[in-house]
Amino acid sequence: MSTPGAPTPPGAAPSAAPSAAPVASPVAVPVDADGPRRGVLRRLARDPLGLGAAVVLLVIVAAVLLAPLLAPQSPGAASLREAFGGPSAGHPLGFDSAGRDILSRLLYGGRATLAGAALSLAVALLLGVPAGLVAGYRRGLPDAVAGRVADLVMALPAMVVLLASRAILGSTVWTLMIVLGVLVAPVFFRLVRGIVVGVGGELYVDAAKVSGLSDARIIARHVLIVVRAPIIIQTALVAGLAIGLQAGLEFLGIGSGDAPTWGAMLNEAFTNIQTAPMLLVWPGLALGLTNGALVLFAAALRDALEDRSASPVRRRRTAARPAARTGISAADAAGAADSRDAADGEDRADLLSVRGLAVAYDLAGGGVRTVVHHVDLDVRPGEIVGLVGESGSGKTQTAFAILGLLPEGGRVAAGSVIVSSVETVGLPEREHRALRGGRVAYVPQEPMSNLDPAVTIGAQLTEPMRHVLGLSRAEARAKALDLLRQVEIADPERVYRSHPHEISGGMAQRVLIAGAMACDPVLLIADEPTTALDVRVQAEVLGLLRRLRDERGLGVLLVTHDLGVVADLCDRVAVMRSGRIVETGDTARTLTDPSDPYTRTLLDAVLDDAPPRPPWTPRPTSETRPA
Ligand SMILES: Nc1ncnc2c1ncn2[C@@H]1O[C@H](COP(=O)(O)OP(=O)(O)OP(=O)(O)O)[C@@H](O)[C@H]1O
Repeated sequence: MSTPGAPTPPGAAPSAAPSAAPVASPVAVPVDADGPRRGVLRRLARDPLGLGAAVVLLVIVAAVLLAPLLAPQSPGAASLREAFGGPSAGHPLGFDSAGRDILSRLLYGGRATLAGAALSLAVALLLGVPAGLVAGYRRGLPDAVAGRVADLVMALPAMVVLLASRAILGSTVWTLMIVLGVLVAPVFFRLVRGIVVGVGGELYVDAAKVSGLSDARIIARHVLIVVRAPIIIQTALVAGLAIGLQAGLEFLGIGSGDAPTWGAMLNEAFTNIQTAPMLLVWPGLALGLTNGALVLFAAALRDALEDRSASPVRRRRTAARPAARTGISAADAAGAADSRDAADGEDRADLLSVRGLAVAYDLAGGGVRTVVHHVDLDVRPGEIVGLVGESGSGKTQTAFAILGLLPEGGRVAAGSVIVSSVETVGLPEREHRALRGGRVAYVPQEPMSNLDPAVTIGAQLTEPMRHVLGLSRAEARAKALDLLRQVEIADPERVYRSHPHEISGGMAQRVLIAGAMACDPVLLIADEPTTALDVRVQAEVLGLLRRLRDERGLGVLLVTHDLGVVADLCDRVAVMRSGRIVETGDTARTLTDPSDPYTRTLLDAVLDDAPPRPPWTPRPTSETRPA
């Protein structure tokens, strides 16, 4: 069910997904055992420009770091007798106007120049990146405040600020570099914020939220990985800028003037340009080489990283769909349950009981639009309940309201939703997230969109187990492999090591289901879990859901528009139309003798001569397949 502008529910970790295209062999893409990082390095090494730039940078950095060993003498040692002296064996670059050794000043000057640039970069990164992450991820007030501050800083005339800083804070080069870092920080802020806003709309981020991961974990695992490449590239470019600016300040005499920086050398050379024009060459060459190498290296790095991201990742940004399961400790859920009086004397299921649910949206121009009206729904342990209805009838909104994942602007306007004996309407988000992470799992329609393309299946499966269930790395790995086996993935080890683009859609859906089972939920909400799959795989996934229900006593709310799926799988069915449940009852009775004319219309719309769904048979696994 597609929900235009629907909430992109927070994400859960990958859930186990069914294997795709089962009959056809799954996409068996070999896994790069070296991992992505080595792939980037290998591509970088194959780029002659990038390799050359990296070597030049390494040589420059090594030379300035080893200045005490390489320099013929102290950078400040002056001998007027040697002023403007030419090259000699012991002083290959000659002497400056004060008789100081140029090579020594160049080597020591590089230290101050590069360290100053590094200081600016560090300040800019420390301010810009976290602010961009928080603003882009949280949006709202933090975004508005950080955006205004960034605009303000960018509007400041940098040179005036630097001059004022020098007058107020003193003339050390370090102070000026810190101020420069503050001035450059908005560059990183805007870059990171823009990317994070885009990533925030990805379903795998929603999925991670649904799985109960904290915002900090989601940022660390799913968001940072996307912004790191642009940050690296921007860092290289800004480093060149900072080196140039630092040299420029010294050249203009705004710096401290006491340290032998490349800019100060340029300044000194410029005053003697008539007497010894060669004095300009050495610091100019050092600056040019360093900046040129940085730019070329950044370009090569970008190409190498983009090459990597050009893998056949399928990112479908269709209607937002949550995917996930969430988990939290039973103790937390029980604690939340204690705080609420769930029962009201009525005969309500304690697994999922919805009464009088209304979902409303505040309209931009004022007014309210109610999209779900007075919905009553029950799911009991071991029961599969189908929620059917035409597109736009309110199925997804009902499911999202149960999960506590209504999109921005949406709210539960009335009613009660009891999940696993806990009243969730009005439940604080932290407790709701805990409940989702542990007792309730979610399986989405778009398996690929709900997996982070940059992270291996194994990492996506184990992340919530480690942080929600507190398992060790080894325990989480063992559990993930076991879950992959349970969802009938033939080669769990390979899938565990694979990235999402290396597995088929059906397999991805199995992975999502495995992830959903990770925290041993009691209620599974599946949103059109088979719609994106071919008929054969659909049958397998439905069979898998049935088996999990039988083995685990799961209660399942199955959102679908497919009456065939309902007939195949559901014990009971609720029919929705225009945001209301028009009929609820036993599946066989409802489909053979509907009481509401709308249900009859839906049934009439099913093609009588459609081919029957093929019977489901379990896919052989590594354990069941004959040797
Ligand atoms: N963010 C939103 N703001 C306002 N109205 C919304 C929003 N999301 C959904 N709706 C409205 O809520 C109603 C129910 O949508 P819902 O997505 O629940 O339908 P559905 O039955 O799941 O349909 P489908 O099967 O096509 O996904 C629709 O009229 C839709 O336009």
